Amino acid sequence: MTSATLPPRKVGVLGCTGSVGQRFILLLASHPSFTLTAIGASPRSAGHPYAFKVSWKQTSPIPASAAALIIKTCEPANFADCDIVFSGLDADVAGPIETSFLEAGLTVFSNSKNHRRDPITPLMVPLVNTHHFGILDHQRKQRKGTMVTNANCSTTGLVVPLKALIDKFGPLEAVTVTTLQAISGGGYPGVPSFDVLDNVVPYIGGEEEKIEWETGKILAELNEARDEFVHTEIKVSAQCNRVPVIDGHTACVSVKFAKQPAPSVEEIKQAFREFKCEAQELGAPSAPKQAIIVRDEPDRPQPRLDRESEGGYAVVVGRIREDPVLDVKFVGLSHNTVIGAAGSSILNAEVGVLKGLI
Ligand SMILES: NC(=O)C1=CN([C@@H]2O[C@H](COP(=O)(O)OP(=O)(O)OC[C@H]3O[C@@H](n4cnc5c(N)ncnc54)[C@H](OP(=O)(O)O)[C@@H]3O)[C@@H](O)[C@H]2O)C=CC1
Ligand SMILES: N[C@@H](CC(=O)OP(=O)(O)O)C(=O)O
Repeated sequence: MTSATLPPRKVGVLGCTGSVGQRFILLLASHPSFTLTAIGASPRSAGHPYAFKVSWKQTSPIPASAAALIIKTCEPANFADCDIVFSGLDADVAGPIETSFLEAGLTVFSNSKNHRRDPITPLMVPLVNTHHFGILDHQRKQRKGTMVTNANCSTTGLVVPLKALIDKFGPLEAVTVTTLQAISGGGYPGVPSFDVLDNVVPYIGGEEEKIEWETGKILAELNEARDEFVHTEIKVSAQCNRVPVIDGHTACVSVKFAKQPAPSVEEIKQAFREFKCEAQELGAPSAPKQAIIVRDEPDRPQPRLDRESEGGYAVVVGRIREDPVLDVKFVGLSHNTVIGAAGSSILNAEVGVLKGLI
């Protein structure tokens, strides 16, 4: 699918100095249609040029187009000229700040957990459920502005292969997932080096509950009146670990299909390879050509080798095999700050613009 012509939009980034914010700055610097006009962070950073205040941790340099931008406080008036405001705010402050932007009539695409459970706000993974934009007419009757959230980063890497399986083989009865999550997922400076080097930490606060709950909303149907998400009944059991990897979350997944007999390993590989989503069909510029990449080598995917696949916008799966307890198991790998965070928001926004909604 070739890229569609995406109409230009002015965009802003809240939380521009953070782990997710830095990824927004990088991705937007080379974006064909979105122009970054305003950036915001805490009052500690506001009033200074971006390059002066950010503790830049990306492997490519700070884009020249962002380096001299002056960081603003996160007040709606400072972002009034933005068609889209992307938020990578610390969850401790994101709730009221994002609400104030909504009340000012702005359009917010948020990475934070604060509004994900709001019943009229889409929880959107761009490779999975962009049809949830259908609730925006209803949302806009109740609010001045517009809010779309994206999912927890580990949930994102899980639901893409699950959606491919459900589309092809019907409902899933049970899913178990064990994650190995990169340290950039905890923001900067995140987990102290003394805790994470030479170690695995088997606890990430709130993460397991998020994976177990968010999956049902992302895979929900939008009802006929387009005013309610009917959550998918799916039993998910998650165990989450922090590992000494910089970027890229790994997920070891087992699934049981409702319909028996379960599909074969070869049928599952084919379903992953054939999986297509609306972002691709619309020609969104950031959509990966291949949403799910299947690796046949016995030791892939690996974070260092596979996280940049399709610029970080794809999910890489491997080790697909029968599971003697459930039906089938596999390993998935997704870039937590690209398809798991900033890239997800950008691709959601591209789809919204291409649908004429933003
Ligand atoms: N990292 C990841 O992989 C993922 C993160 N998320 C979510 O995205 C959000 C950002 O995460 P991450 O980038 O990791 O976090 P960081 O801690 O790295 O960055 C937080 C950002 O919030 C800003 N901030 C803090 N306090 C205030 C304030 N009082 N007013 C305005 N801005 C403030 C910081 O600015 P300053 O530098 O000035 O303090 C910084 O820009 C979080 O809600 C997180 O849960 C979601 C999916 C994946
Ligand atoms: N908790 C995730 C990142 C994150 O911030 O998730 P959420 O947006 O769901 O709070 C991680 O540590 O890797």
